[in-house]
Amino acid sequence: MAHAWGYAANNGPDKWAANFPIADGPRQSPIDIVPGGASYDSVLKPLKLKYDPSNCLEILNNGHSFQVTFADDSDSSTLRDGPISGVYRLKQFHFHWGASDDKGSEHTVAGTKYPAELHLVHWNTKYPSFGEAASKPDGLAVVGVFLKIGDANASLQKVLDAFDDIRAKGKQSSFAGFDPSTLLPGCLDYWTYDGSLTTPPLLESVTWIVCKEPISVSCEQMAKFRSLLFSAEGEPECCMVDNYRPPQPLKGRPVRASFQ
Ligand SMILES: NS(=O)(=O)c1c(F)c(F)c(S(=O)(=O)CCO)c(N[C@H](c2ccccc2)[C@@H](O)c2ccccc2)c1F
Ligand SMILES: [Zn+2]
Repeated sequence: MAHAWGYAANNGPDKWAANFPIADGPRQSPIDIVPGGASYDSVLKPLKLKYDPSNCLEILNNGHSFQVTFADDSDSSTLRDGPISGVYRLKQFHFHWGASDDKGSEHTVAGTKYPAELHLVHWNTKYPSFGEAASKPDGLAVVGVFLKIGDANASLQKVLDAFDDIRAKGKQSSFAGFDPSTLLPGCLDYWTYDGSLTTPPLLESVTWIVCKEPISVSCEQMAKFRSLLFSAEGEPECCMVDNYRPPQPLKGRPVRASFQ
């Protein structure tokens, strides 16, 4: 039985292709975004994000990241417009971060790494379920937001305050009434390109929408991210850090900008 994938030397991103050959596919994520190489496209609409805090269900340490899961049985928390057509429902959000403030994001901007990156995962309601959508080329849309060291982020702090209940892999706790739009930057200018999930199964089903403007996070808050564990209770403790895949080859894909 092949050992599960992870981010360590023996099961990390360089090893994923063995069990997930799509890792070397034509539309893999993340990528290095080169602003000069992106083309402004006036066809791109502003993002239309509408989130209902009552859809927020729970927070979970899944052993790779932590995720906040949303009820997606109605169109009350959705993404519309932007580069997509139709209605995509919010399923969950999660983060990627580093062991130190000089790394942690998955996307990079002209080679610059941010200390963390937020991903809001949405699925196309033209398909009957998230699972169905996840295998379709237009099935998922993930909004990415960079975190940059600065003032403490009061909205993010509400998420971090739940960490004591989910320190180990497999721990979850209820997490109600959180509005993810409070984690979005003031300006919603974005880059967009066709890509994939950045973790196995690495499905090439994601329209990536990466916001140009970062949100702030304090270095104390970054330390809180690093207090989570990859390991389960009773296992040797392994800090959850560096849970990011490095940029992948663009392979000729266009990157469009919603702004000039
Ligand atoms: N960067 S990314 O957006 O590609 C990404 C991640 F990097 C990521 F770490 C996760 S994760 O769920 O936190 C752990 C791996 O599944 C997911 N979670 C996915 C998911 C699971 C359940 C519900 C929504 C999203 C991912 O696990 C997944 C997506 C599609 C099909 C199977 C699994 C994810 F989508
Ligand atoms: Zn992610």
